[in-house]
Amino acid sequence: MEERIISAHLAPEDAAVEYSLRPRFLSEYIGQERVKENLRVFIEAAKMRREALDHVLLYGPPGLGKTTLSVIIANELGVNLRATSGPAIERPGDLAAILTNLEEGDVLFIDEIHRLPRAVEEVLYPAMEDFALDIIIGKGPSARSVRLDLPPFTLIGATTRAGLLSSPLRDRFGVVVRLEYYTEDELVLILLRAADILGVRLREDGAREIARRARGTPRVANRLLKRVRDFAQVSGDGVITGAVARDALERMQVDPMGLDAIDRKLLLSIIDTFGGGPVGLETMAATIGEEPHTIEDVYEPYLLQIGFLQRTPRGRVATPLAYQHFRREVPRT
Ligand SMILES: Nc1ncnc2c1ncn2[C@@H]1O[C@H](COP(=O)(O)OP(=O)(O)OP(=O)(O)O)[C@@H](O)[C@H]1O
Ligand SMILES: [Mg+2]
Repeated sequence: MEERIISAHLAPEDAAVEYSLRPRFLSEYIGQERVKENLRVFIEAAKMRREALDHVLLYGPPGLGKTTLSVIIANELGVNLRATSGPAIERPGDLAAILTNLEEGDVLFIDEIHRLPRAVEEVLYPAMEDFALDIIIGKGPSARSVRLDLPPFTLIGATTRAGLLSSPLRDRFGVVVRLEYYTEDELVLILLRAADILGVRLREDGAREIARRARGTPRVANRLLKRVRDFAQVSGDGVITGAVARDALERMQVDPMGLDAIDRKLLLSIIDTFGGGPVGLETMAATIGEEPHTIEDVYEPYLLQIGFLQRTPRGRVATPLAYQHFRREVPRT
């Protein structure tokens, strides 16, 4: 997959900066107001009862703040956070080792929880439900199962693909949180905060220009900010105004809706080559030289969200909004 400036996926070189920009407490976490309000109540109640918080499932597109929120929950609870991921836990024994090392009330964060192997998932069920671990001792007819008590803990699972979660697993989460794309105003606040931390001189109109093209995603906003800062430093006095931001974003070929060259190619091929669709996923993938699942996971969600693309049973369709964006005449039928 080509590296995209507007990609919502985390690039390795951005990891350190992302860490420094990550809000630590709910009060620093911008947007997602309903989510925050609910979590505040649940956290407060768990602390009052001196119990572990119910298990929490966080889902939503990449870069919206799932990992950030898990760190915040642990901080607000005042407990340790142990972080791992679905693909990293290969065998049931790996999970057992992690679980038996938890302290009472701790948060266990499992990223990409939809990628847990099935055998591991089955160990997780009694652990989540009864705080117990069932271990098989011995082999054959003399084998017996021994139940080991675990300290009460909170599992936080994160996934971009809630649909891929098995229902027994999903049902064991007491709190299910869906993160939404951020509004332009929220992204402006996120950018101004990031600029403050990074020591970037960002004016409000500059922030708005970047926010508009950040695809509703804080990770994209922060990445654009860093690139725009480079332009501002090299060809200006380092201050990011609206004009500076607009110029830099145009040079990076990020258009006013946050679409990049690949988005444009994808939409324009539907419009110009396939008469607006419907086009099958496979055909679309072949046309722009990408894997079908990459289109589904990476390119489509935002185009669906802004209403430029529609999924129909017969394939993908470009909407009138997309036609207008590219100044093409909308077909009559
Ligand atoms: N509500 C927010 N307020 C301020 N900054 C935020 C917020 N949400 C996310 N960010 C910023 O965006 C970055 C990406 O967020 P995070 O890593 O939590 O996303 P994610 O949903 O876990 O993504 P992925 O699905 O790729 O794991 C964070 O480092 C942080 O700087
Ligand atoms: Mg994450």
